[in-house]
Parts: sequence; C-alpha cells; structure tokens
Amino acid sequence: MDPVSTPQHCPTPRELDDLELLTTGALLPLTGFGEPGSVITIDLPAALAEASEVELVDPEGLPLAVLAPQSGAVTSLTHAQYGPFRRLHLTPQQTRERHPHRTLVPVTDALTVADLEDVRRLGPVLLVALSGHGTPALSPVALVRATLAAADLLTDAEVVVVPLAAHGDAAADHALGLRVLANYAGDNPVHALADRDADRDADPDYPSAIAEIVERDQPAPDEQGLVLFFTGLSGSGKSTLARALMDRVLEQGVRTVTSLDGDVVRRNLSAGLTFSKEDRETNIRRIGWVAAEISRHGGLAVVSPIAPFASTRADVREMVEDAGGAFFLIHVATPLEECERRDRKGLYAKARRGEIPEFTGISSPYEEPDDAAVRVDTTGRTIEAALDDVIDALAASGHLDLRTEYPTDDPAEDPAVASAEQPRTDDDLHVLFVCTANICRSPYMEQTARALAGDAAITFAGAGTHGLVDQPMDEVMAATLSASDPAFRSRPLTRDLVEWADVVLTAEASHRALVIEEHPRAVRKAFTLGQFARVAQESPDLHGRELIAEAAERRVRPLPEDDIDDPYRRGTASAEAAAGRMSGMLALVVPALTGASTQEES
Ligand SMILES: Nc1ncnc2c1ncn2[C@@H]1O[C@H](COP(=O)(O)OS(=O)(=O)O)[C@@H](OP(=O)(O)O)[C@H]1O
Ligand SMILES: Nc1ncnc2c1ncn2[C@@H]1O[C@H](COP(=O)(O)OP(=O)(O)O)[C@@H](O)[C@H]1O
Repeated sequence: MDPVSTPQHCPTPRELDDLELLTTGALLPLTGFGEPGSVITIDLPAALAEASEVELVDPEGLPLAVLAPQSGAVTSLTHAQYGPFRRLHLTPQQTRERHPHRTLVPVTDALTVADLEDVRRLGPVLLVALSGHGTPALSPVALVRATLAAADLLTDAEVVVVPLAAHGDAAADHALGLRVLANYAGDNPVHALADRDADRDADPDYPSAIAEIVERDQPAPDEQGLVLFFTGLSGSGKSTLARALMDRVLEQGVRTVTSLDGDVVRRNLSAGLTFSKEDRETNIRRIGWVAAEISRHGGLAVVSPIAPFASTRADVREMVEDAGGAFFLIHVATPLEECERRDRKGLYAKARRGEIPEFTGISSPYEEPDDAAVRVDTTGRTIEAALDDVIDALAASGHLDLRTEYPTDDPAEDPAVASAEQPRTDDDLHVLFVCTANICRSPYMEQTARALAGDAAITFAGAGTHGLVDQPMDEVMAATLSASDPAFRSRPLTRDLVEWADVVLTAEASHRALVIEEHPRAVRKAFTLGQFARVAQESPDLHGRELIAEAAERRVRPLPEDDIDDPYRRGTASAEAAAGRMSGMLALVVPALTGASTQEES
C-alpha cells in the first residue's frame, strides 16, 4: 500500500446521509461531524482516528469528501452521482432558486386523501420528501415514488428529496428537522401535516395510485424476503434443524431456498478466514450481506453459523431489514455439556486438549441472544420435536407457514375446508385437462374421456396454460376423433377452473409445473396424464378420489417419457401418434376414476 495515500473509509448509510446534508449546507450553521452535543457524528475505525485526513467514499468507492478526524471538518469532493431520484436531491440554495414562492410540506409517509385535501388549500407547494435512513415510514425510494404520485394529484406541486436521517433521539431529530427545513424554506412558509402516529393502526385512506406504491413496498409478511438465522454452539443442532426445515420448504414447493451453512460458507465464501473475533465478524457479515441480498428479492435464505457475537448478529438484522427482508433469529440453545457430549466432529476434545485455539464455548465466548424469535434446546428431544418449535414460531410470525401442505393463513382458503364449505352443484368427479393452447391435446383428452366415461358421474373440462380464446379445435387433431364436438371452444386456464377440478391432468410436465406455480394449492391434484396413468396402473384397487389422494401421497415425479409432445402444425402423423398415446393413457385413467364414482353412487 502507498504509505502517503490518504486512507479511505466508507461510512454507514446514516452517516452518508448526514454527510450529504453537511456538504449541501442543509445543516447550517453546522458544517462538520462531532460538534459537542450534536447527533451528527461519524464512527471511524480505531486505525483511522489518528489520521490527519480520511477520504470518505460511497459504497462503490467514489470519493465524496475529505474528513479531518480531529476537528470533524469535511471538505466536499463531489456530490454522490448515483441512486434513484438523484435529480431531485437539490441543495437548499438550488431549491430556493428553482422553487421560489412555495409552501414547503415535509413528507415522511405516503400522503392520504385527507393529507392531500389539506395540502390543496395551500396553493403552490414544494413537497419535501425526507428520505434519510430511518426517517420515512416507507423505504426511501418508495417514499419518493409516493410523493411524486401525490404531486401528480395536486394542481401545483414540486418535489425535492432531502436525506434527513434519524439518529434515535426524537428531540434532537425534531430540532434537526426544523433546522433543515428552515434552510430549505428561506422566506417561504412551512406547513406540517397532521401527525399520523395517533391512528397508526387504522387503515390509512390512500388515493389508489399511492395505495399501489405502498402495497408494493410493504408486502404481506408471507410475501416478504426472509432470513432464517440459526445461531448456537458447535454441535447444538443448527445444521441439522436448518436442513430439516429446508426439506419442509422444498416439499411444500412454494418457495425456493438458499442455504448458507456455517461449515459450507467457511469452505467457500469465507475460505481462509480464522476463528479470531475479527475474522468471525467478517464471516458473519459476509453471510449477512448475501442473505440480505437474497431477501431483497423476496427470497428465503437459511443461515446457520455459530455467530457468537450479539453485535454482529444485530448488524445482520439491520442489513436484512434495510433490504426490506424479515430477520428471524433462532437460538439453538443446546447447552455446552450436551454439545460436548455429542462432539460429533471430535472438536471439543481437541479444544479441551488445547489443540484448537479460540474454540467457541471453551476458549472463545458465545453471547446468548436476547432477541431470538424462538429458543430451542435440543437436549433429549427428537429432531422433529425441536423442528416443530421453530415451525410453530415461524407460522405465528406470519412469515412462513410450513404446518400444512398449503400455505394459507385463512382456514377457509384451505382446499380441504373450502371444498367442504363450498356448495357443489353436483357430486360428480371434476377432471380438468390442460395443454398449451387448448386446441389440440386437451380437447382430444376431454372428448375422448367423455366418450369413455359414458354415463358415469364424472365431468370433464379443458383449458390451456396459454389458452386461445374461443377457437375451435385444430382441424388435423379433430380429424383423429371419431366424432369431434362442433360446439367446442378453447379457453385459457383460470383460478376458478383449477379450484373446480378434483384432478388436473396435463399433457406435459411443463404444463403441470405452470399450473402449480400459478396455483400452488393444486400441488396435490395436478399430474401429467402419463404420470397419473402409471399410478392408476400400479394401484388397480383404488378409484376416483382415493386414487387422486394416492397419486398425491406417492409424490411420483412426472417422467419425460410421460409427456405428450405438441402435434400442432406437425401434420397428420404427429396428430395420430399423439392421439394414440393419449387414448392408451385415458383407457387406464378414465375407468380408474369412474370406478369410484360408480361405487359412491351405488
Ligand atoms: N475455533 C473454533 N470455534 C468454533 N468452531 C470451529 C472452530 N474451529 C473450527 N470450527 C468449526 O467451524 C464451524 C463454525 O464456523 P462458523 O463459521 O459457524 O463460526 S463463526 O460463526 O464464524 O463463529 C463449526 O461448525 P459447526 O459445528 O457446524 O457449528 C466447527 O466445526
Ligand atoms: N433434537 C435435535 N435437533 C438437532 N440435532 C440433534 C437433535 N438431537 C440430536 N441431534 C444431533 O446433534 C448433532 C448436531 O450437529 P449439527 O446439526 O451439525 O450442529 P451444528 O450445525 O450446530 O454444529 C447431530 O449429530 C444431530 O443428529
């Protein structure tokens, strides 16, 4: 490293917001960090505190300002160039020049119908979106979006963005806010909106354009990104429980999951790190960073490092929450004696002999969490029992319900309950055939099945994952039927049709996957025709609904050779080949289905 180069430091998001306000003159007369009694402070690593100058850089390494650590003075180098809505970040001076003669309205939350009524009375306004770290009720970018949407609904409104951060001291932050607004306002009036904290629980009445932004920014807990963080001593059961939990997630088939297991991370992402306090912190921050990114996109990350330090766990929580994810901490609280008794990897014995330095629980501390969502001691318990504690707590949190095969928090939405409560217009078994456009394969299956079923109490329907609307059956395919139904018209697959069906039989595995992706609760009743035909063949004693339940229970995977290839526009031979295969499968499936219906009737 060049010994004369100025050392660099990347401040926290809160500090970066403060830096922007210091360098734009928004905090005047304050111009530097660390004035006595001020909440505008910056934390430097010990190694930099003695430096005469430190270059403050943004997360991508762009130098923003030079800080003199002793005095706290900052000299601006450049203004941050990146970030959404950067063009709306004006200095107080630019604001006063560009937007004179307006009433300033500070905004920290999406505006309601009542807020807009209030603002409309003010004449020309400047909505000041206070988007700094910890200040807005929405994410910073959604606050700006919602404020722009509000401006669109007013006759004469402009928007400026000011990253006024919160510092955890309500009185100091209030005073700072007043000062910043005074600097932006100059001689213009400032109008405060009614405080909404009093009725926070009430459902705010937003205009629809704003409601949409709020909803997208604040997904329901079960749609939010999620980090499941298992912490505990080596051998406490973190990996075992994490793996068992992931299996449940995969079996449910609704969410994908990324695992960041302690040992696995140490072999890959954190290869080369030791078990010193510093390296452990680096290790956990890396895990936290990756997990937070996964949660930013609505994903599910399961992480299971020891993570012995409370402050590093708190950092990860913050990273995840800043990314819009939920952080769910599971303390696997198996006591040291039990972990040592298990000593699965023989590490405790080595640590006791002094062969492994800084071993957690023996020669390195483990700080017990006091912020865990659930605490599980696995001593003397089965893995299933311990896992149930985690699954129950998770379900109660609203983030992930692994208790049923179907994720629902509304019992009426559970298909078992729904079908019992929903009046059926008939007792027939409902069979839905699905292909792509609903003009070749599914109408062939539907009409052939109907002919095979005769008078049995069974109703057939068809639809396409990309179903054409209101088209007749493809002529080449129709010619393979002895009597094709002239009244047939194609249609796309809908939720109602999937709910109507007792069983959904698809031409190809890709159709089945699409059905399940869009209607996760159909996972127990959607099969390829070929897959279902195999189950029917292997279970000759089962009929109707029992056969469908058996197929769901067996979880046999659809095989590639089960697929009926699309004959559309491939000529008569292809159509006849497809027809032959479907007929063969239906000859197994339809009698197997109707057998039960006939028995139920008698
Ligand atoms: N000194 C020392 N202390 C603790 N653990 C040690 C040590 N040396 C090696 N191991 C093995 O490394 C696994 C823990 O790694 P982690 O990345 O989870 O630890 S930490 O979170 O960074 O503290 C841990 O795996 P688990 O048993 O899965 O927890 C141990 O097998
Ligand atoms: N109820 C339980 N839950 C989890 N693990 C258990 C339980 N009972 C016994 N064990 C055993 O404890 C050991 C835990 O090891 P592991 O999951 O690798 O822990 P860690 O990842 O915390 O180091 C495994 O051998 C596991 O079979």
